[in-house]
Parts: sequence; structure tokens; C-alpha cells
Amino acid sequence: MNQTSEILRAVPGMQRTPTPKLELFRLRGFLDADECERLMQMIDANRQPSTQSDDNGDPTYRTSETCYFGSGDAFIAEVDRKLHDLLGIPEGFSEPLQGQRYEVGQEFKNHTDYFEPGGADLQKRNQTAGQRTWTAMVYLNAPEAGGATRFKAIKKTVVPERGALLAWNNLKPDGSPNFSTLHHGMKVRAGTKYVITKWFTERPWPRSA
Ligand SMILES: O=C(O)CCC(=O)C(=O)O
Ligand SMILES: [Fe+2]
Repeated sequence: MNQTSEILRAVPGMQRTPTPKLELFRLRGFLDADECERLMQMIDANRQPSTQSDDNGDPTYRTSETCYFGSGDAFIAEVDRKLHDLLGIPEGFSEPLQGQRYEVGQEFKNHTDYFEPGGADLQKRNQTAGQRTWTAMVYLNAPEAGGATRFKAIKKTVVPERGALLAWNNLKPDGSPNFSTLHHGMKVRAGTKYVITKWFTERPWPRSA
């Protein structure tokens, strides 16, 4: 079993989706309301159109906005540390924390978080931090309608709940990408949806000088 998987199974209150297809966990109340509010305000203040890995040229594919949190902020560093501690992954083995914001009608269509084997993006990453391993995301609020995360291969839909964390292993036990991690950040129907996302990496993320 993957070491992170073992660590997560031992966390009090952790819920694991019973499927042999992927390792998917949920922990309610990972962040408190104040932490969520603070992160939402930071996302509102500093957002730009989201980009796509392995870009497929479809402009309707990912319509949300992204906030790249600066690494110098003490509060962000604390949230970052909390995520690393939970998954038992040494600090540095991840991309800088991001926030995502979806307005009514915005979504992130079916995709996987790992980089496509043989693709240009993975080739580039292989010179630095390598493939993405685990994903952790935290719902900062519950939009009034819509905005669930749907894992098609296991027919599982996760409804956003303030402070709840979702974590999954993008790779299979042999280290190859797991297509069953395919997921869809579904359209928000009413309100605005906010999440933070953390992608863990095979090797340390290069520090900026
Ligand atoms: O917003 C969601 O529910 C999913 C987000 C996501 O899949 C991502 O940012 O990679
Ligand atoms: Fe994703």
C-alpha cells in the first residue's frame, strides 16, 4: 500500500471511498470557517483565468479563475505545512498552493491531474519535480447549487462542504497514472465556489532563487 494511503487511513474521522479502482479520501473539518474565509478573500483579491495542463485547445474546458498564493505569506505557509503533515509528504515535494474560484456556469470538465505520459508537459516536468503524485483539495465554501466534484469511473459525486478535504492518489501502485482518477469540477448553478488545490510531486519543487 502507498505510504500516504496508510497514513490517511489512520487519521481519525477520515473517510475512504470503498473501491479497488483508486485511493480516494475525505476528511470533514480540515480547515475551520475563519481559515476558509481568509483564503476566499485572498483568492478574490488575486485571481486570473485558470490554465490547463496538456492543453486540448477547448476554451470551455476549464473556465474557472486561479489564485497563485505567494510562498512568503506566513498563513499560506501554515496551510501548506498542514497539508504536507496530513499526507505525510515532506515539505517541498509539491507545487505551490493554489486557489480556484468558479462563478455560475464555470467548471473544470473531465480531466486527470497527472501529466500525460509522452506529453510535452511531462517531458518538461521530468527535468524538475517530475509527475504529480497525490492531489489534495479543500472546499472553502458550499455554493448554493452545483459545483460538485464527480469521479466518473467510480460513479462518485462529492458535494462541496466548507472545510472538507478531498485527497486521492493519481498513480497506481506501480507508479503509472491511474485513469480512474478522472474527475469533473461540475458547473456551479448558483453562488460562487472556492477551493484550494495542492498537487504533490515525485521530487522537490524547484525553489525560486
Ligand atoms: O473544483 C473541483 O471540484 C475540482 C478541481 C480540480 O479538479 C482541479 O483543480 O484539478
Ligand atoms: Fe483536477
